[in-house]
Amino acid sequence: MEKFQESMYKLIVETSTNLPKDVRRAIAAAKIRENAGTRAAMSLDTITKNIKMADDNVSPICQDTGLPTFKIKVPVNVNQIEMKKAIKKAVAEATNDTKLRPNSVDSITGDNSGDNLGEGTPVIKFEQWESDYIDVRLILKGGGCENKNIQYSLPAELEGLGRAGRDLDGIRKCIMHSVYQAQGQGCSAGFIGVGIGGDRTSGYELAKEMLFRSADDVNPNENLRKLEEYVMENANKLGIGTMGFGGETTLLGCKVGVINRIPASFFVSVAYNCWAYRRLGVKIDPVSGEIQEWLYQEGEDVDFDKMKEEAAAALEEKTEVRQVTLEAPITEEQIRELRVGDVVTINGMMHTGRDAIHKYLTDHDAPVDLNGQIIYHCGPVMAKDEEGNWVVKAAGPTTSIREEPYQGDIMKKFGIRAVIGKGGMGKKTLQALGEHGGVYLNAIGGAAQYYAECMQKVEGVDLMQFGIPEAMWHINVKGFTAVVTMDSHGNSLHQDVESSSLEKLAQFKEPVFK
Ligand SMILES: O=C(O)C[C@H](O)C(=O)O
Ligand code: SF4
Repeated sequence: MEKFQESMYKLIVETSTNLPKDVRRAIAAAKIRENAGTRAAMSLDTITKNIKMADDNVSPICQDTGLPTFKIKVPVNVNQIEMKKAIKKAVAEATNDTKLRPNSVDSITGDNSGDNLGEGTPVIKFEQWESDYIDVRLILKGGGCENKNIQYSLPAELEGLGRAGRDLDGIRKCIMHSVYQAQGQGCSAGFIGVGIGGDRTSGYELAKEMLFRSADDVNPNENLRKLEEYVMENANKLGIGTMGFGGETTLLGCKVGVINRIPASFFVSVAYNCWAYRRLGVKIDPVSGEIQEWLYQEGEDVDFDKMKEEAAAALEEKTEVRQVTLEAPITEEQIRELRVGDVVTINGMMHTGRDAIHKYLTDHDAPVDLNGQIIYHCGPVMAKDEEGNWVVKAAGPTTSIREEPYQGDIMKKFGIRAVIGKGGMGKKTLQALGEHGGVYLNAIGGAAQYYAECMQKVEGVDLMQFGIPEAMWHINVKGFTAVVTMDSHGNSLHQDVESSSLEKLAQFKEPVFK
């Protein structure tokens, strides 16, 4: 097994940087369905560009490389203790090489271990089997989509859908609801794994296990096959679309599994995965530890480059959106001119700030003058070059709603004019945007390479005690593009999509599976 650590390193790098073929095909199909010139089509264009860049740069597709989770099947007599050690070394090495973001944080103190190792991280699960090779699967599922997982206990009352009973039709309602409640916050269009039955733990285990199925397989269980097909057809009628911007494709895959339950419990557990569906697998030789075969390689590959040219031509023909360029410091007048739907290109300075910074800024001064400035909800992957200067390796937006309790007050306190993130914010922030003269810009979630390329220079960093993802990075950008989805006139695209998708969800109230 002397090659096992190296094999695990290769698996981690490949999973983080190269999206599997089945996922690429699902994204390509979504792209064909979207009308050229719409916000959804433009977002998908950025997404496919990003997938290509990650591949070319051998850099993370999304900056959030999740909680690395390994599922391993081993023949008898293979030393699992040694394998665990080798995996941990490979994880630390991949983190050091910026293929993984340092993501393991002490739950109480917030201290980042810096190498992705710590209590409970990475997750490594073994199972013995009778085959003569080792099967290792890895999933890198980020936090934004993980936060959109949901577990139902039947019977339940569901908004829009009414009663969900303890039967196949009740399960159908839960799954439809799970897609609705995710909105764009888990970087839709997403993939869902569903676990029916079990207890609260094994139900979620099964849901996550479903994410290891191939996106285009067919469920051998007839009832579940019908359910999967129903969900795929109808969830896409909810109109949530890419990033929650509205559109034809909301869901890219639905895989359902079932296990027994105990009489009093009836759980339906849903694991939501973003479009950046990073999971791969390898077959390993149990003697040498070498990779014998890569999994998820069946079927046709997608040429996103060719699709890109076609999309660019179509966009030029049809796009009628207003384009505005901004550079900080921004005035209130400039902000008041912006309306939902405008596409903003940013040049100059922006400052990152996410969970720890928002909490900190409520009762501390800012380390730099934020008057007229732009805050970017982002936890980047960073590296130092040979001269010791910081460079941005991956830097897409994080889910903004977590900052809802703080955002409005912080904008007013420091005079911040624009906030960039993804998934939108709530009523409190919308009101503050109106009162203070601020704007919310939605960047394309997961497009970490695309945005990293816009980042020309890291001018400095503050509050490094919060760790790399949570520190405040001061970055000079060029051509950073995002869409106005909440303006200073009380308009919110997120509010609109949420209420229209709730209306659409209600169409699925009547029983389908009897
Ligand atoms: O932590 C991040 O960088 C992003 C996170 O995955 C999110 O979707 O909010
Ligand atoms: S930012 Fe979006 S694409 Fe990246 S891990 Fe989070 S949910 Fe997934």
